[in-house]
Amino acid sequence: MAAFNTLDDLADGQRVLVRVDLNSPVEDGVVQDNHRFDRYAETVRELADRDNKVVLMAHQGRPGRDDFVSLDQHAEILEEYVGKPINFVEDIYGDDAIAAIEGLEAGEILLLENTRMADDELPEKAPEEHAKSDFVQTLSPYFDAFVNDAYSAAHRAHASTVGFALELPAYAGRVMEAEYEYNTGVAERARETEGQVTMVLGGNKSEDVISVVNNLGDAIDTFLIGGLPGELFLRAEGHPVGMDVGDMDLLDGQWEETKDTLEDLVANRRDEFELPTDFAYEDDDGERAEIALEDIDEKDTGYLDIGHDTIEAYVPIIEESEAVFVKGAVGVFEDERFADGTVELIEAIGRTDCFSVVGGGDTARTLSMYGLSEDDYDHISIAGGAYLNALTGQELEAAEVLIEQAT
Ligand SMILES: Nc1ncnc2c1ncn2[C@@H]1O[C@H](COP(=O)(O)OP(=O)(O)OP(=O)(O)O)[C@@H](O)[C@H]1O
Ligand SMILES: O=C(O)[C@H](O)COP(=O)(O)O
Repeated sequence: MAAFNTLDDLADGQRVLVRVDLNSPVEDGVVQDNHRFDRYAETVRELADRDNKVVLMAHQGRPGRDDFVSLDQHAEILEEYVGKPINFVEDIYGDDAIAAIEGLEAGEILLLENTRMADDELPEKAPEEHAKSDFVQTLSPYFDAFVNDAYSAAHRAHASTVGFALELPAYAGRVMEAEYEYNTGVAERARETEGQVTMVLGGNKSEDVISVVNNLGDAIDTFLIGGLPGELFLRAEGHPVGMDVGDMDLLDGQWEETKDTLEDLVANRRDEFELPTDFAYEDDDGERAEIALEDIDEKDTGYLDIGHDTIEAYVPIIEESEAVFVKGAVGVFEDERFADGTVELIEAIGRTDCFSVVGGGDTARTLSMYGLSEDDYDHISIAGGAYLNALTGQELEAAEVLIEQAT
């Protein structure tokens, strides 16, 4: 257990500034509901029920990107999950924000505007530097405590993630507490487990997969590889897959960056990896079709999921495991036609009584999208980059600040 102060240590009836992470996919300007909202709703509801004046900070996207939008839609979605009104102010630490903060009654909740719209937020700086910023200095006097619940942004040393913890008594929220404990514990748990330890690795970045394989190689017996890295590993072994076709721009760039490492891995550690033996693609009628690796002479279409032969080979390995960890989806699960691989592997994990942690960017969405029960897993992570950092033993600066402040 990390040496944080938690919500159990926080007195009721205070003015509390809370950092959450509501960063979400945005499609055509519309913020997509996802697991982060229902997770944070629990912390927010608890704080409001305990008669605190609750002020939330969160970010969305990055300047210059299409997903860099206001948090007004987030307030509406979060309100549904919390079951209490969420006031929203289109300001972060100016006069409007201060007036809204001062107007709050006990038990009321206010969401401030996207923190990344403040110039002070984004520069990666030491916590001491962020603590001196106008953002932190202006807002801190209006609060009695700072709660950081934004585990999934804890690998970012931004003003709202590290600065306030130095100016106010700092506490970890419920999400931070659980995510830190489970995700940081994966490597240790894997090393301690006596039986088979398996890790499903997918997603769209081979660099991430290489980083996990290199850091956890001693702890994991078998890596079940899918997603785009699956194709790239096979390309490293000389198969005619793992390249872009048509106007695709997903694989060749990654190949150039990682081919030496991938070739080295398949040459020296091949017995640790299970690689796809077939793939799913979209046929001329828009249906899911599958092709065996051995039947591919030349790649002429995008492969969007592992095929059923691969699923049938991977599932028994999961079933005989004592611990299974997931990082990333093995196919484009957002499209129902290409969700079989991701859903069937995650379902298999849920059926066994192995210890399990499922995470990686959007992977948590698979559960709600396809009706899987969270109760069948030890932990579902809602973090992407922070989960990767935890798996690969890199520091999460915002979590470290909370621990330092508590000691
Ligand atoms: N064969 C594939 N082709 C294209 N995209 C794929 C393929 N397989 C998986 N993906 C995509 O990879 C994306 C990232 O998956 P996921 O978020 O689970 O992994 P991740 O490695 O944790 O990534 P993130 O950086 O988002 O945290 C998903 O949106 C999924 O659609
Ligand atoms: O969604 C995330 O993974 C976090 O909110 C971090 O977002 P960032 O990668 O834009 O910093």
